[in-house]
Amino acid sequence: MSKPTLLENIHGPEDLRKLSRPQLKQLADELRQFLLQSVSRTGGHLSSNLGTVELTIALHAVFNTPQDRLVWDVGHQSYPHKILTGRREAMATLKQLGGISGFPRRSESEYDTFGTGHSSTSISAALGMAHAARLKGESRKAVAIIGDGALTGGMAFEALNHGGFQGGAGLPDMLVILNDNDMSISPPVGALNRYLARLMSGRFYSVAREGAKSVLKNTPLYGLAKRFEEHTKGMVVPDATIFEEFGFNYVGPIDGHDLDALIPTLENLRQAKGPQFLHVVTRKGCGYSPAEEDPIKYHGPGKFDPSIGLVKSTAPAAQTFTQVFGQWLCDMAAADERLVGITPAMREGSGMVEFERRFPTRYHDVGIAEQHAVTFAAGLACEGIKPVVAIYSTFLQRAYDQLIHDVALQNLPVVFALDRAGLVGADGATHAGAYDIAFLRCIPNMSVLTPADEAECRRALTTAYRQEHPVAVRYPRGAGVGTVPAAELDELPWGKGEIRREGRGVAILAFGTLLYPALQAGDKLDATVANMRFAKPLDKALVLDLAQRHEGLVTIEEGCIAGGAGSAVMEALAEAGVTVPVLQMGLPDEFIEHGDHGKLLALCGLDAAGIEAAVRRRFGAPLALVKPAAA
Ligand SMILES: Cc1ncc(C[n+]2csc(CCOP(=O)(O)OP(=O)(O)O)c2C)c(N)n1
Ligand SMILES: CC(=O)[C@@H](O)[C@H](O)COP(=O)(O)O
Ligand SMILES: [Mg+2]
Repeated sequence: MSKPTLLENIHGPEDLRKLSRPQLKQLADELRQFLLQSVSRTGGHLSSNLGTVELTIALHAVFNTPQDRLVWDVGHQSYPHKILTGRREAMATLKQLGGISGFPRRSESEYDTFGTGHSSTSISAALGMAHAARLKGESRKAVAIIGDGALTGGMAFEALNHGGFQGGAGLPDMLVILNDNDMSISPPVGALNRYLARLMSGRFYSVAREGAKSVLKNTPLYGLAKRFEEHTKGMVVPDATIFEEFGFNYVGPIDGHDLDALIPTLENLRQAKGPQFLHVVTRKGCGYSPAEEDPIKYHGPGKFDPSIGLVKSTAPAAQTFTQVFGQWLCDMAAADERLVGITPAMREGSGMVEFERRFPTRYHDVGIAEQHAVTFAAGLACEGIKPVVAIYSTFLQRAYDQLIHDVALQNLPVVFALDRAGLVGADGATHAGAYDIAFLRCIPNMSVLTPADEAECRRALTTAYRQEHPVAVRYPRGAGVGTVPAAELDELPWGKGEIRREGRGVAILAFGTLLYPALQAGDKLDATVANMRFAKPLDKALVLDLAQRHEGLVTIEEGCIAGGAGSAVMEALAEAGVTVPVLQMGLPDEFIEHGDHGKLLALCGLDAAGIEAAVRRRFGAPLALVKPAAA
């Protein structure tokens, strides 16, 4: 029988606090192994979690969690925290339907003090908790753990600006931990990253050079620090760090894989009053060499065999919408030198690797800065440049005022390539692109295209690009039905939908990729099916024609029902004074959890069988005969 591991006996942080320092080190090894095996079986965020093993152990060893509050920024690195706080076995269900979330969730555990998923919120939330503790006379600490990528988000600096300032409320007892692994999903960009490297050279490198044991000797950051040491020779390095200028007591950088450094430092900081800032240096993918060598590939892998690592499948993979976009972007950039591509830190996810390689002078990764990305695009557009902002639907939520105030109000021709529109599967509610049709179509000057498949997506992007006003093209995660985009850069007729199936009784008006299950349902129901293509401008003539010729209409979209494309159809009918029964299908007024995308769609009744059943429920069967065509 194999010896029980230390990890098996950790049911909560109180068990961990009983362990000696050598045992904690053993626990770190076991935890890392468990993590690797577990994520390789479920898929999930791997490299970030391998990097936070020791930091998580040290935090739970020193702080009195859950009374002391830990807030994990983004939360994609919180798996060690989940494992140590009673969810070791539940890791087998990670990101699956009915299983635990890939992000901290208040409803999942009392140790998950704040729900995250979107970046750069942790300092604000921990600051709120720290001030609440003061107001309630409770003595506990609030700790924000934020990555170097997440720190590029403007919100993080808004919170630092507030946190270090002694207003009437006084200074908060809080700790910000910068988990600096010199990586975002892709290599980090910008002056902040350069500054952190300079901090390394000024404050850490000389120590690391002497302390030959440091794991940092093997990290890219060490190399960077060495380079910067040369650059900064003879320069005056300011005594105070930017974090001290913000009013925080800065400590570090320290080795985030060294429990002998982490634990005493955290113990000191736990006693300290006022805003504290600890700079910890870690290595993304630490302990699993394929992930250390290629942390991008292992940022969020699917299932794999850890003894082999991720291997390219030999089967031809279906082309994803993201790839269709990436190809289109390169083709359009080759055809029009005014095109500039912008990504807020999602180069790989948005399909822009090849574009950066081919058009480096027209490529901008602006960091995790969606608001800036949009206003930056507006500035470019003012000068006759043609910006294309590639952005996940869910992350565009961050930049709503920029969309309205900076782009739409000035009617600037910015193209929004909205990836991950609709449900995204394993990432769940935080990342679902559920609201974009509703929040975009109410903005004057803005148009919204909803291509049904890959070939149409390319044409929709070209159509959007050729307009003189802002246009969003929304498309989902992954592949569609497999239509092959043409090589040409041709357009769709502006504002026009098309009838894909003539039937009787009911007309289904599909917006986006749900056209295909709608067509299947249409066959069963002998219903008319239209591919609407545009949520705005809506093809009102088509809507009215279908309304006149059918007993009822069904609208369908992979987006929220409230305010979505179906609501646009209702508005058009009301405007024309046409009364016809309408069934609006889409995402219900609730947050849809993580799980397999197909299963989630079926649960929402948005697969072919669900559509057919809903139509029969609403309109009865057999359906009424078609009305005579309008004269
Ligand atoms: C608002 C927002 N934009 C983009 C993302 C996508 N995203 C998730 S993790 C990540 C990189 C974060 O880098 P860092 O904070 O350094 O953590 P690391 O992955 O290095 O552990 C990005 C861009 C997000 N979650 N939220
Ligand atoms: C944590 C985060 O926001 C990203 O890593 C996200 O999970 C990526 O999602 P995709 O896999 O859809 O690119
Ligand atoms: Mg990082």
